[in-house]
Amino acid sequence: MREDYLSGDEESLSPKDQEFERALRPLSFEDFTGQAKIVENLKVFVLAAKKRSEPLDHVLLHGPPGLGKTTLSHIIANELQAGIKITSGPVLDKPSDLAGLLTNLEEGDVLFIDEIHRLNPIVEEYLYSAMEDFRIDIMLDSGPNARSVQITLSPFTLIGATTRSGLLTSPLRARFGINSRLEYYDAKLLTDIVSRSAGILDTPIDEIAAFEIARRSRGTPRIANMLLRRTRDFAEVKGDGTITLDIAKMALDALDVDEHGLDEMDNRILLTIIEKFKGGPVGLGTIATACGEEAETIEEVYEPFLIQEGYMKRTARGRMATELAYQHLKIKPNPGTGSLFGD
Ligand SMILES: Nc1ncnc2c1ncn2[C@@H]1O[C@H](COP(=O)(O)OP(=O)(O)OP(=O)(O)O)[C@@H](O)[C@H]1O
Ligand SMILES: [Mg+2]
Repeated sequence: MREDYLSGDEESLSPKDQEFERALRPLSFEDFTGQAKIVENLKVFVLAAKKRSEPLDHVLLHGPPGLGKTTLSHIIANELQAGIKITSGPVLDKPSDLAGLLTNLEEGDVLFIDEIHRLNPIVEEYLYSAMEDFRIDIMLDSGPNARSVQITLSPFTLIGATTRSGLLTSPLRARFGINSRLEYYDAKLLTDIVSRSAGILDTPIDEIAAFEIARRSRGTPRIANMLLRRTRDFAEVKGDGTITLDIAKMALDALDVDEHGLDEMDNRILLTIIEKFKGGPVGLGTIATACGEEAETIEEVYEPFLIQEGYMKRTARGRMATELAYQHLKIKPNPGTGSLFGD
């Protein structure tokens, strides 16, 4: 069975998981672990904006799911002592939806648009003048009576979040003064996050167990927190409530998270490329069909981590499994396959 939370996008979380996420969400820069460079810069920009009593420049946050884009957006609003209105690309269906939100913003407020790559192009057009000049032109009536009225908006900060910055149009991208790419977290940072979360949950955990969960969390705080929660269940049922290394290992194995932190779908993707397509190169769509997963999800969730960890690479002709993938799956490369690992 595939554990959905491992694919880790927010929409696929159950209400209970969402509640849990909110409880563990850091509320200030101080509590936010990692992404040091981004945080340092944001602190400066926030402080400067406050000093000048100006709204913060528009911020674009991008990177794979679960790395802290929504969290950081809330922190920025908190640190600005500003209000925040939250929406998402697919929800803003018509220009009037956007106009309604924009005209309700107070000076200095943050408008957070999640999944900003999924904005309707017509709505996006309206956003341009709102971002640039804090005004929008709205068409009233249609046909011969059509006329446009200009509405002046309170200066605000737009924070856009996306897992797919490549899909953003260049005019939109150009309107963000601050553009930050969140990176996967290393095991040390994730250990701190797991320990902090365990503290909030009042669950005793051995340092070495926190590290074990951390290093098997695909570099992702959301996954680390979810694995912690499941591990806590094992500690309560199979142990005395303390998460020890043995308990952590037992839980992670039961959840099909392997020694290197790859989950079942990660392994299925690699195995498919190797067994069905001789190690590649093979197109994304073909891999997706063979694995029974959406191409978009593979590209957005699985592939970035597999590439970063060196299990897979992208070439002009498609995806290829690397030597590391063969080692990992304990499969011997077949010498008959010409361009193996070569480029
Ligand atoms: N740097 C961090 N320190 C501590 N906890 C973090 C950090 N980043 C993320 N988290 C935790 O991980 C969870 C997921 O983070 P968040 O919702 O901000 O991710 P996201 O990038 O917005 O994901 P998505 O792309 O799916 O919307 C949050 O509950 C938060 O508690
Ligand atoms: Mg989010």
